[in-house]
Amino acid sequence: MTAVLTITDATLLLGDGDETVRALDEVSLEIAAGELVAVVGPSGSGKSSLLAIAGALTTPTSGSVRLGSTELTGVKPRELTRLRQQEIGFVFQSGNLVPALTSIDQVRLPLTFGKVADPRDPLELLAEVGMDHKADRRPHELSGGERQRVGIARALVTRPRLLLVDEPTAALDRKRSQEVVGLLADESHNHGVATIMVTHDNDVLHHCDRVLEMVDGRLTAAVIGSA
Ligand SMILES: Nc1ncnc2c1ncn2[C@@H]1O[C@H](COP(=O)(O)OP(=O)(O)OP(=O)(O)O)[C@@H](O)[C@H]1O
Repeated sequence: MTAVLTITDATLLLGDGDETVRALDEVSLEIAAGELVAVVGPSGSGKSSLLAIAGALTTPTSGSVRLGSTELTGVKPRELTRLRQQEIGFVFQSGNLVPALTSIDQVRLPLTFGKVADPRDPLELLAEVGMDHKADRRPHELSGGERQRVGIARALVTRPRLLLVDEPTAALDRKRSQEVVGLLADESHNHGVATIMVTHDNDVLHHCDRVLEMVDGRLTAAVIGSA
């Protein structure tokens, strides 16, 4: 079976001259459909850089990043934009919702950027994340956990193959954190989405199929609970 995401020997140098930082150092990673993989590690270890190359936001200095069988470094800008909009979903720390839009319109938003082959129904998706009863609310009327749920629905509406999640529980209490990461696990498993979640929250790692640790730009397997 082809992995959804295959990163091979990716090195990312940032800055210039004497100030060059090796944000990623020969990182290799394969993620299959339906897998939720957590990436933990200290601040500055390269976790955001990993999400950036996985999401085609940055090209590694060397090495390869493949989405399915497509090598991202060889893709033209227009196709790259389509891949980012339709085949990759992003979920950010605080939901990153548009202040003026209702929950249902947040979820519809990615469908307005271009033709999507097989979108999910926005209202059904809101129901699946437990937010259909607040479809007409704006972000300031929602709790942190509710905003995250809407943000997750928005990221999934195009049926992405790959979901990239950055610190989804940073603003949430313990109970809401469990619910949100449990939801990410269900969505990954039930809809065959390959998900990478960066987190500092050890309490949510039991929801994940694998836990990897990033240290000084290098990625290694971590033992759940000891990360
Ligand atoms: N634009 C840049 N120019 C130079 N160095 C950078 C740049 N962006 C990040 N870095 C450096 O690259 C390294 C990796 O940063 P990155 O943001 O990927 O780490 P992180 O693990 O996500 O950190 P955090 O947990 O604090 O978000 C750090 O040493 C950082 O200072």
